[in-house]
Amino acid sequence: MSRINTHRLREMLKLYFIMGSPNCYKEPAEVLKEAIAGGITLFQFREKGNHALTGVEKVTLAKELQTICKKHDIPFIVNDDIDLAISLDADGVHIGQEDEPVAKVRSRIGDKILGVSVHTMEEAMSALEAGADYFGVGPIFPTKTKEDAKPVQGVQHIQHFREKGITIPIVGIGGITVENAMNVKEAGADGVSVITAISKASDIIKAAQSLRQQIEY
Ligand SMILES: Cc1ncc(COP(=O)(O)OP(=O)(O)O)c(N)n1
Ligand SMILES: Cc1ncsc1CCOP(=O)(O)O
Ligand SMILES: [Mg+2]
Repeated sequence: MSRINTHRLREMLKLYFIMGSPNCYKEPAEVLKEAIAGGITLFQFREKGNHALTGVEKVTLAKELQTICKKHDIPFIVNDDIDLAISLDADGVHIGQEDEPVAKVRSRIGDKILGVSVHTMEEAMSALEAGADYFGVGPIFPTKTKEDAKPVQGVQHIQHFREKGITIPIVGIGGITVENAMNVKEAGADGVSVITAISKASDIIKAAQSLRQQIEY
């Protein structure tokens, strides 16, 4: 096995749906199935926040969602929990600056996809050197989903990374909706990652379809 092909990864990152049970008004499995029907290209299991599941319940939900992803050929990424990702043989993991060090995670997961949240050029350069495959940059817009989110960065932040010569795949995250997704792409992102805009939409299929359209054009 070798590290993922960058072109393929850019395609996967176009519409990156992130979700866990605290983000859903109905069964997470149903939310994921509808999001897939609407055209998401990648999924991250992020079981975090109020009333998040732990222990066996968390693992059971992860397995259920991974099975759905496999059936529809959607790569399955695990947020933060490297042990879970390894035990489920997930397609990859996403970590931030407060999680395990990037180089350590790279050595633990081998060639699986490794996403890292970065906020500064310094973090970006060090994550690149330690083996990141893509960057999550945000929050681009105000968000209520992550209580400990860093200050809003705006699309200029993505532009800044590109101007400084960062060519690694990038997704924007935080407060992204169908109305502003195009601005994120125009700033130089390969795709958008969203939680609420899909998980809490009254019509999940339509919400994913509309976001996908914004990214494709
Ligand atoms: C695609 C993507 N980008 C950024 C994040 C945020 O990661 P992190 O900073 O570690 O915060 P938590 O999600 O762990 O609360 C992400 N999860 N995905
Ligand atoms: C996990 C995360 N990291 C930065 S902002 C954010 C939350 C994104 O959620 P939403 O799409 O609902 O704003
Ligand atoms: Mg994290």
